[in-house]
Amino acid sequence: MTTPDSAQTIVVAIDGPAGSGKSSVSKAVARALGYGYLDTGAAYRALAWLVLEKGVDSEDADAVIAALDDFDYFIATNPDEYVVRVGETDVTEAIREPRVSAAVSAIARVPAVRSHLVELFRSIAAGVDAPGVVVEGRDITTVVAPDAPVRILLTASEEARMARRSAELQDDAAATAGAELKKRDQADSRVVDFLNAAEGVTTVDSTELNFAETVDAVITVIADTQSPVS
Ligand SMILES: Nc1ncnc2c1ncn2[C@@H]1O[C@H](COP(=O)(O)OP(=O)(O)O)[C@@H](O)[C@H]1O
Ligand SMILES: Nc1ccn([C@@H]2O[C@H](COP(=O)(O)OP(=O)(O)O)[C@@H](O)[C@H]2O)c(=O)n1
Repeated sequence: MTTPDSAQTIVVAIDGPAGSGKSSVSKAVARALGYGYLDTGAAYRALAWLVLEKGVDSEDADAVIAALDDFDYFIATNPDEYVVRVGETDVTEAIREPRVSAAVSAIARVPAVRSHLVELFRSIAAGVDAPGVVVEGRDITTVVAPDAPVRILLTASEEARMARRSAELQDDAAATAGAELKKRDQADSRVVDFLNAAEGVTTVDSTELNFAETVDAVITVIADTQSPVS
């Protein structure tokens, strides 16, 4: 068995609002470079799923913190094998349900939840056995991996983000998804700033780029960091 060598694993930190392309672009970048991929939003979603399963009120911070004791979380970091489990239950599909999306921001604003998950993300990323790992979310460039050699804010206009998300769905669901996305971004941005690039963070605005161009733009930022123009 190969021993993971975290000291040599390059962390690529990517933040951005919902629908900016974080998951799909990060996954494609990881695939192209042979890196691992860590979707941090999935953990917030999985905890929200567990809270709903337990019938706990997601607005009750103490009860949410108590649910952390039973939060046995697993996520695959291979970009070709995306799977999320809580205990023995495969929740890969369930965590995308609208009821989970509607509950997740309340969970994500509890400081004890955030500190618990930040530690979990650091330990998962450190265990990745690949030359690099792309970690995406809302506070990766600022809190989870502020010292990462590559830090990117992936943005797109609200119009473009809503159009992309809507394109994944049917008529009625598309309209609801747009409204849900806007509401969730508003709630989330009160907790962490993922709309403005922190110092040293490179912005990639994909509003005018297609998917392949966005992937290339991110790979270029990574390549420039590894061999900076002198
Ligand atoms: N530059 C782009 N141009 C067009 N569609 C894109 C682009 N980037 C991402 N997408 C699509 O937009 C949708 C939302 O992307 P996703 O990766 O789920 O965003 P996020 O993880 O930031 O919420 C997906 O269907 C994805 O394929
Ligand atoms: N690093 C992160 C990642 C996600 N989150 C929370 O988790 C939720 C789901 O994240 P996600 O990345 O799956 O959301 P999408 O942008 O893919 O819709 C967000 O709405 C935030 O409330 C967070 O607070 N910090």
